[in-house]
Amino acid sequence: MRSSEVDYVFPSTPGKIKIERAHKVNRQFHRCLGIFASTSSTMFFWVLFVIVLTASYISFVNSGSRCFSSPASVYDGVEWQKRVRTSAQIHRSNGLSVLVTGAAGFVGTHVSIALKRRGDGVVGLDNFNNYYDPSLKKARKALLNSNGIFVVEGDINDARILAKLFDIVAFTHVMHLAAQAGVRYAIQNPHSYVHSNIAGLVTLLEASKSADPQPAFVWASSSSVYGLNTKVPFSESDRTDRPASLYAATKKAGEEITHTYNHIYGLSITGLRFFTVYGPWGRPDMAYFSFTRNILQGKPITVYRGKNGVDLARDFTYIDDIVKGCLGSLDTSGKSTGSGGKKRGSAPYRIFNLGNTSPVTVPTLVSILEKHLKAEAKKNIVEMPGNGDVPFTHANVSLARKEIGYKPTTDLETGLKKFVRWYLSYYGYNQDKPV
Ligand SMILES: O=C(O)[C@H]1O[C@H](OP(=O)(O)OP(=O)(O)OC[C@H]2O[C@@H](n3ccc(=O)[nH]c3=O)[C@H](O)[C@@H]2O)[C@H](O)[C@@H](O)[C@H]1O
Repeated sequence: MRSSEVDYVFPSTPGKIKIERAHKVNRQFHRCLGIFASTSSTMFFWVLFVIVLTASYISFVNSGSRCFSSPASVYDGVEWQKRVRTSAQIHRSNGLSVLVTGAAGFVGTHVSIALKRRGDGVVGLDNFNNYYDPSLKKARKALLNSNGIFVVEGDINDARILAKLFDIVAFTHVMHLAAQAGVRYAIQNPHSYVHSNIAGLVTLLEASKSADPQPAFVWASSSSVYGLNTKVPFSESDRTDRPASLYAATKKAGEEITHTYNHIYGLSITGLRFFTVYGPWGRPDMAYFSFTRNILQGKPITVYRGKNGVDLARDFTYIDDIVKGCLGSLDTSGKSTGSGGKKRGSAPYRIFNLGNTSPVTVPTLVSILEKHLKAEAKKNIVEMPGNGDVPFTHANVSLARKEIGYKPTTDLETGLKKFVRWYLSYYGYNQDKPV
């Protein structure tokens, strides 16, 4: 992989790659040193030595500062700390103070605003990577700012920024929504899943377990962990050891990793298995979003079909229902029991399905969109490629209903109508913004 490709793939990669590059510069320098030592005068050599050493140092320093999304000095500024503290302030009795990772993402934006509106303190963290159009993330950030939420631009792999945030604010909860999403993209860029969903998760758990007081930790797992499971509807106690994609495997790994932090350090953990979440301010890489764009532009859409001509189906879940599930989880999470890296007693470890409980086929999704958009789709129906997709999902949410009062209320028809209204108001009929 060329270094420019590395930069593209990992917008705020840990320093190893860049530091190696600096070492390479130093190695080349030493090679030159040998040649010059044998052929030049001592004076010329030392002048050259100082010039090259300075250049090498500047190159190293620059490469080091690019390792993180922002230089540390930004985080240390008095003004910056004030913004973090103000954003984290609680404005209701028994309110929460929540660090929301992936705050400029789809679910992160909605959850952050819902928390803020009921008087909780919220600080967002997002690396604004370019998996999909960053201008949509910037627009969400503007929306968050107008709701009094400060979003720190930083990566969950950056232990320094996490330590700084926990230093400034005694967060009661972490709502961890930052992730490399998308089931099929894992074929193209497998390492981005390991980077965000495993390495990033561990870095955030390390910061959380070291924080005093320890926050309760609620995070986004995925319906994809059910993989090749054929028993329906999917219940939390069903098999999850046959993932169909690397995305699913990293989410399943996350469930195991969080369990160890619960077991060793007493972190209160709640994992939420989201079922194909959709709605306003959604993700452009998802089918309902890209289908809308293509239908409006008169471009064809590809509709996958399962074996023997069976339609694929998803338990599409509207964002407002997911937000209620997230808030219900935060409110009932129970306390972490550790401090200073030591556990003082057992803490809750929970996993819940957050789905809609009524799967809809992909062709039905398309017809609902056609109706709301008043336009016909040019459908290109192809057999589902073997790229990590599963034929159907269907959630049993009895456990979430019992434990956190979760009760989905929005059907796909109603939810897509709201999505289309937002889409047209955001992009316009002429779609003059990038998607
Ligand atoms: O529940 C989850 O845990 C996941 O939900 C979502 O994954 P999926 O359920 O796969 O959603 P999405 O891509 O919208 O495809 C929907 C349907 O359209 C079909 N599909 C898709 C694209 C296409 O071009 N054609 C097509 O038929 C496709 O075959 C599928 O049947 C999130 O993206 C993921 O991040 C994760 O959160």
